[in-house]
Amino acid sequence: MLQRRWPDPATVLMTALGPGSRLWERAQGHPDALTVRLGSADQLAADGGLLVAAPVTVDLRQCGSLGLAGPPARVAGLARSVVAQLAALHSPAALEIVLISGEERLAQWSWLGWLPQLQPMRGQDCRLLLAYDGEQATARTDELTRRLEDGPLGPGWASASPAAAAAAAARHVGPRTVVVVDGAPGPAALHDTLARLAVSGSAAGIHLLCLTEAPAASPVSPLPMSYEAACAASAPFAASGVAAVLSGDVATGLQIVHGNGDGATSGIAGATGVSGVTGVSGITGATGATTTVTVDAVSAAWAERFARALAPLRPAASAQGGAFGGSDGPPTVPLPDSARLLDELGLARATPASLLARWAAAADEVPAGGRALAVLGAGPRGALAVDLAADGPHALIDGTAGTGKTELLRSFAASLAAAERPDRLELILVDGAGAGAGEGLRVCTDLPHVSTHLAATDPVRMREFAQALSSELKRRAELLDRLDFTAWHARPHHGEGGSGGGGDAADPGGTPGAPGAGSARVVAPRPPGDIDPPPSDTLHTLNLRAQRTASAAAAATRSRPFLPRLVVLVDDFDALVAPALGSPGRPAAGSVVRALEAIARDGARLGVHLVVASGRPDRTADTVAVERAGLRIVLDPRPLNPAHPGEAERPLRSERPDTAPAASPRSVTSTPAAAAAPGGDPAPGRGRLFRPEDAGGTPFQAGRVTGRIPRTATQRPTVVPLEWRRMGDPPARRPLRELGNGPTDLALLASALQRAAQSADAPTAPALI
Ligand SMILES: Nc1ncnc2c1ncn2[C@@H]1O[C@H](COP(=O)(O)OP(=O)(O)OP(=O)(O)O)[C@@H](O)[C@H]1O
Repeated sequence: MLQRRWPDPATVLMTALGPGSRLWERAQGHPDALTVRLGSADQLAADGGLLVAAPVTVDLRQCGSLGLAGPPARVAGLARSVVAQLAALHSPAALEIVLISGEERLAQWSWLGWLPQLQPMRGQDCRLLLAYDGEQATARTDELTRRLEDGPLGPGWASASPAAAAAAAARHVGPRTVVVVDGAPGPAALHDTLARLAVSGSAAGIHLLCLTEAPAASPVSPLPMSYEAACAASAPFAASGVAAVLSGDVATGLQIVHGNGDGATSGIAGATGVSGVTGVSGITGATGATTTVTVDAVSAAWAERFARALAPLRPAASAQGGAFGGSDGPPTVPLPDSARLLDELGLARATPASLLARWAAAADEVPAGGRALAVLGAGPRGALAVDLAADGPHALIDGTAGTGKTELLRSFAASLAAAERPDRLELILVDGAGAGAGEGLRVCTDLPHVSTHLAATDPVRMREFAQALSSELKRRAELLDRLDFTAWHARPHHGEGGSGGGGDAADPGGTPGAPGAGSARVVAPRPPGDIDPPPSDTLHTLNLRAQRTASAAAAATRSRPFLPRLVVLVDDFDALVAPALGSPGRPAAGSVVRALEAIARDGARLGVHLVVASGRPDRTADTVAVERAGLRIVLDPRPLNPAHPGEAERPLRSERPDTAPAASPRSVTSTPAAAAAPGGDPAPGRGRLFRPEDAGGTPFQAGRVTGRIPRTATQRPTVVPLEWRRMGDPPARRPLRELGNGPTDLALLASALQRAAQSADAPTAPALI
């Protein structure tokens, strides 16, 4: 019975080779999860009888971390047996295994690389969870400590008492991590961190298996002496909750010691046997001080055979539910240093046909009133998208100078446009600080969804804009009456004109779904644009207006088939809230802010959404726009994937490396390390998305849309030799080189969108002013 519950090495191997029915039997919450068999000993049963060679086990959940000490070759045999049990009985969805060792032990641990539990499932930046040098060891420990910082003990986890750690560990739910530490390379500070992990790691489901060299306990070197020698050799071993010291002339016995988590040998006096040791289970009766456990050990060849048998196996998708990050779907992958929006949108070749197909599919599946779906960029599980209609209604982008706010707003606008027809979704763009040094949001005005662009430099125009925006809200409120936007669109007999839009026969004055003749903004189809650089500010604004007025007469004969959702995207919102002295738009900034705040207050019901970017969160924190933002994005230049050696060139390097970003006062992710950017240049566009019930946020790399089409040469496959010792490095990434003189992705997309809009007869809403 006990043999079956805690299988011996032969059964473990058969389970892997089969694969047998016991494979990965211990799911999260299994009573024997993380309980490992170290060997066997004769024991007294509860009824007083003798159990011959019954398993001796240790529950890692109780003891936190386990130390193994003895002559290296013997410890290796025991460690192989322990790790193999864990890998055979726990699926990769329930357990990940990490190795931190040194290059001299490469051959000894090479079998481990075959185990599926070594695959990075939480977005770690490596091919396998291995560390054979100082840099890899630092990367692995950083990944683990970050998890503790985000865990129940918070950033002060390292100084938490063992009792606090144990209490937090008892409450831990979710997958676990076992870190094998065997002669870790690197500086003393790393060993210190590992020792702290040995004490407190279990609070975040992290358990260490610390191996170290020591003389086998024997009359020549009594147990206390061997244990002291092991503690002196390894700080993580000394900090382990339970230690097993090999004993006997040929080190085939085992004695178990209860450490107290700080290196002291509290349990040593009574530890010549195994009885009464906290965290050690499977011993049902006192076995006396002289009992010796016969150790389980397997050879390197055994381990290689075992691991290769498991190598091709993966947990079924259904078994992964809830593991590693809480939701179903593909496992997490490391974030790239840069992302191309068109790739994330699945529109690498943005053609009118692909956009028409997308719009048609959206019309079939979306709820009444449509969506406002925007892909932000690359997330840990593929493209990261938000729906303002479902998740918003409004969004806020915080980030210091140069973190990529303007680019993210452009990508937001472009991906909103790719998801819906221009007659179902209208975009209004506001550059709160004028166009500034760059082009600001003006580069997006070729998207057929954009009805109006305001650069906040001309007070007269700004006031007109504020007034027109307020009138638009009023018009919508009157039109919808007491219904909200979705309910209004869902009404029966609503003259929406079907999913195809266009040609609706609703009477503009009489049908409830259509705007009253007096209040209707006319709809003007836009001619397709070209992909040349946009003309100068004034000229372009005039063009936009001319296009719309010229066709207004023709459009006036047509009723408005569909009240579109309206998204107002505002860059440099802080410059509107607190305009600089002497800035030309200063006299009218207040009126624009008030109009935007009205959207923040009432927009949700009217199908109007606000997306604001603020470079000075301290200035905008008290605004209604910020208070009502359900979606918050914090752009933070901290490189989550530090540059790795040999990386010749980082793609899409910031054009302004000298604008050293200061930690944002509201930045949720800002840490002392945030501004320092150790290990590489800050990566613009790196950020976190916070949804209302998501305190931790989802990291992402914003998709760039004003880059140019990549050279085909950079998209060819890269072939690199793989060696075990380099598997812990970040995967080699080929720097993306763009075609120097081609059109930008935004221009390509805008041109395709214009052609798609024309063939779908999906007119743009008329300009506000
Ligand atoms: N997702 C991205 N990928 C690659 N490069 C980016 C990305 N986003 C921005 N950049 C680059 O970083 C630089 C700064 O971007 P951007 O102007 O959008 O930042 P910002 O936060 O709006 O700055 P500011 O507040 O000074 O206007 C630009 O050179 C831009 O090309």
